[in-house]
Amino acid sequence: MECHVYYEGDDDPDKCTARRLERFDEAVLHRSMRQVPYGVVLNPHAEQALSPADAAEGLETLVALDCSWESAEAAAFRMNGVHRALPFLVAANPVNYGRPFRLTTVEALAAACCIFDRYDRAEELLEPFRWGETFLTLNEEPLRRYSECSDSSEVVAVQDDYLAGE
Ligand SMILES: C[S@@+](CC[C@H](N)C(=O)[O-])C[C@H]1O[C@@H](n2cnc3c(N)ncnc32)[C@H](O)[C@@H]1O
Repeated sequence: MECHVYYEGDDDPDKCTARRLERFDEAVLHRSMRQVPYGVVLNPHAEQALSPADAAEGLETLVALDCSWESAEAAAFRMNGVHRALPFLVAANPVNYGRPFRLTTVEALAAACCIFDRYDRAEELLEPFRWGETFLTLNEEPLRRYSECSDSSEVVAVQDDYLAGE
């Protein structure tokens, strides 16, 4: 599962998870939108939730946008591809610990790998982060349940179980 990131560069470089992924050779960073390959774009504003059906379509490339949350408005997601939102999951990073939906770039990419039944790839991505394993532990049950769904509407039905408990 190839991971690509459009790097906006407006967030704290010391905390940037995309830069760390690049350093560990786990993702390719692009400074120009034209260089970003076609793939599944992880976009919190997308209308459709990511599901295993997207992997079944043969989409083996994941794309994220690394920028500050202040600039992550819908218009910023101009990448060419199939745009999908991640369902309810909670962040494990120290900035947004326990907060649903607000994942770092590495958490978003790892979550997508788990939903596509590539838990091994998710572990590789999270390896360089102190709190990486915590992300998988905190979200163990929802990630497993989402990966067992057949399409986006089933994923949303599972998500509703968690939202009802919020
Ligand atoms: C806004 S950036 C913040 C990155 C942060 N500066 C870092 O160092 O990781 C996080 C990116 O991860 C992806 N992402 C995060 N939460 C998501 C969600 N709920 N659904 C889809 N994509 C999400 C998006 O590509 C989003 O732009």
